[in-house]
Amino acid sequence: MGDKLVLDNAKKAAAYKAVDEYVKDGMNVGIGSGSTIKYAVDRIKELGLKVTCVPTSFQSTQLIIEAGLVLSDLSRTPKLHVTIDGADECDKDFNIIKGGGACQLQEKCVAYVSDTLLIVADYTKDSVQLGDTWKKGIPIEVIPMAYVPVMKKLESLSLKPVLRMAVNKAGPVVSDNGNFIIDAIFTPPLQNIPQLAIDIKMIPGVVETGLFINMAKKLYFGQKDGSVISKTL
Ligand SMILES: O=C[C@H](O)[C@H](O)[C@H](O)COP(=O)(O)O
Repeated sequence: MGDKLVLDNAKKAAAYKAVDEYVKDGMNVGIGSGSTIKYAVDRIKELGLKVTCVPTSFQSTQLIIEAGLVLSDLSRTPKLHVTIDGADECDKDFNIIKGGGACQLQEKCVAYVSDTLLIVADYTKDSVQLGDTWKKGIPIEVIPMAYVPVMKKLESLSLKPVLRMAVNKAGPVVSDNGNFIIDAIFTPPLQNIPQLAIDIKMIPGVVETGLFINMAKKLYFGQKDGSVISKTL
């Protein structure tokens, strides 16, 4: 089997298991973003679960619509039973980096109002410390007018900020919210991650960081052989 197929099978296994364990008829469900969450939506559809879905991006809105599931939003459905979402990297203490697809702002808003946040990912996202496998840094959403001072401030926090550039479009990536994304590259280990998350968030112009601390209840990592290792703290 090719590497991509092995990874896709691992993602699918993780997503299916999370849905099977947690999602029940009548629930309000947050739908994360990325390549893994697609399988969670597939499973919800396959099981015919009667749930109300709140998306976390344009992409996840499309997934919900294409699957024929009930689409809502945080204005109409401000309290969720469970959110299922992907991750770029998770450490042994459940510190998580998200935002590889620039969706971390809406993802965090949706996760924050959920009773339970479940992370579904393939085995490459399961790390001892952040930065072991994810080399693209911490995604940080910033308002466009402030990106230069934010980058300078990030440098003073020993991070190496890079403005994320678009592919097939001249200029920077523009998020679903009209903002820029700075990827703050770091050399592991990161010191005091909860404090770092606060320090970054406090910089004027920063809208949200891709550091998800103390948020996930359970992590599901699909393995090469199609099994799933799940972790709770
Ligand atoms: O911005 C994107 C999200 O945080 C994704 O959930 C994250 O990048 C993981 O995506 P994938 O499931 O494609 O690895």
